Amino acid sequence: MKLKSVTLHQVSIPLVTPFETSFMRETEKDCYLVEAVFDTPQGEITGWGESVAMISPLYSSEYVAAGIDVTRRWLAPLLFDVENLTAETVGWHLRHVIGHPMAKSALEMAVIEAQLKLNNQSFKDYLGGVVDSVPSGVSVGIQDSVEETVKVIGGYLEEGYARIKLKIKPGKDIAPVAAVRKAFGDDFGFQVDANAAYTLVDAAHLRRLDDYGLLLIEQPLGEADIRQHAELAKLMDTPMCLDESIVSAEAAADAIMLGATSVINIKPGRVGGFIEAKKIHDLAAAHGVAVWHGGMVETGLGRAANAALASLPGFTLPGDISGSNRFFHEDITEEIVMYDGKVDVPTGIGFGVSIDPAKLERFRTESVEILP
Ligand SMILES: O=C(O)CCC(=O)N[C@@H](C(=O)O)c1ccccc1
Repeated sequence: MKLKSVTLHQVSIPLVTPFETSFMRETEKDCYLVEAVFDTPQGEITGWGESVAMISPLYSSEYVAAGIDVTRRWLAPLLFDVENLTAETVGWHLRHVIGHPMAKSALEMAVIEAQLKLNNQSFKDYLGGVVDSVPSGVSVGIQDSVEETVKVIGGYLEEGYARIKLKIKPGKDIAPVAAVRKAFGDDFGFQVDANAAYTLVDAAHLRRLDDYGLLLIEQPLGEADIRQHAELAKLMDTPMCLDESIVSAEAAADAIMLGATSVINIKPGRVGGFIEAKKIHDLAAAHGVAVWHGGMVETGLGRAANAALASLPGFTLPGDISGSNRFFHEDITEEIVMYDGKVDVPTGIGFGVSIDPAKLERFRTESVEILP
């Protein structure tokens, strides 16, 4: 395939309720979509991708404006020069640009989808997915009060989500976790995500979470603190899970070998794309390390692609692949529906969902066309 044009569509989609983590409170989903047109033996084919970078560099160093800029000035031009572009070689062609994994992943997604359409294949089949639906977990932001936390989580349990993930930060951790367990008992999957809000100095305080039968504690310490997570893992019964730290298959190998993680949150955008994410899945499986699919408040496009990746056998824990309605009144693709604690793995060609032009128009804030 030969890349002919790339158009980046920046969108801003209102969230149904504010989403607060230890580092940010969002009321809109701001991201950009990649619309890439390719010349192929079967004529022109369009593939779509989605960047998971946030509007501000607070989860990682990436952010929307930087992703648009690096794609326009560096990444797309590199791919325009490739005569026969394939999904499996996008990362290699972009290797000299340092960093920007989310921007690279968004472009790779568009190449993947075009290749899938060329080969009349679903993403699930391309990856080797083995199930038709995946368990659907939900991520719950930091709430204004313990009572509100119990109310919100009660609502999601009512809806039937397979697992609850609660964001925590210093001062909003033990009390809400204890209240949720007191209110709903021990028989549901419950985990916490600190987004790097603590340090090893907080070890004694974090150990108090061991009393609540959590599935895991996600990224309590900083992205660079692989060794420190290994130290903390020795002090806690709750299984350690890394997110921000796992920036590549190599980082995953280091974290596993150092005992810093016994569960890994896989996010294609964080590691440079789905091809690298599958490598991490395979590496973890070889080491007997469980993985689950993280989420970045994706639109239905990213959510559909994530569900396909999560259909691989090593994804043994429910992921953050909730229904579209958890975050959006309206999705820009067909709605991803959570039912009976699961979401279906798309079976259509490509990612199995399509961008609704009218909704793209409604939520679009600007578009940048990039030509060779
Ligand atoms: O369900 C979802 O899509 C969101 C899951 C979630 O909590 N994502 C968090 C995270 O730290 O993993 C996040 C969201 C947005 C941006 C950065 C991180």
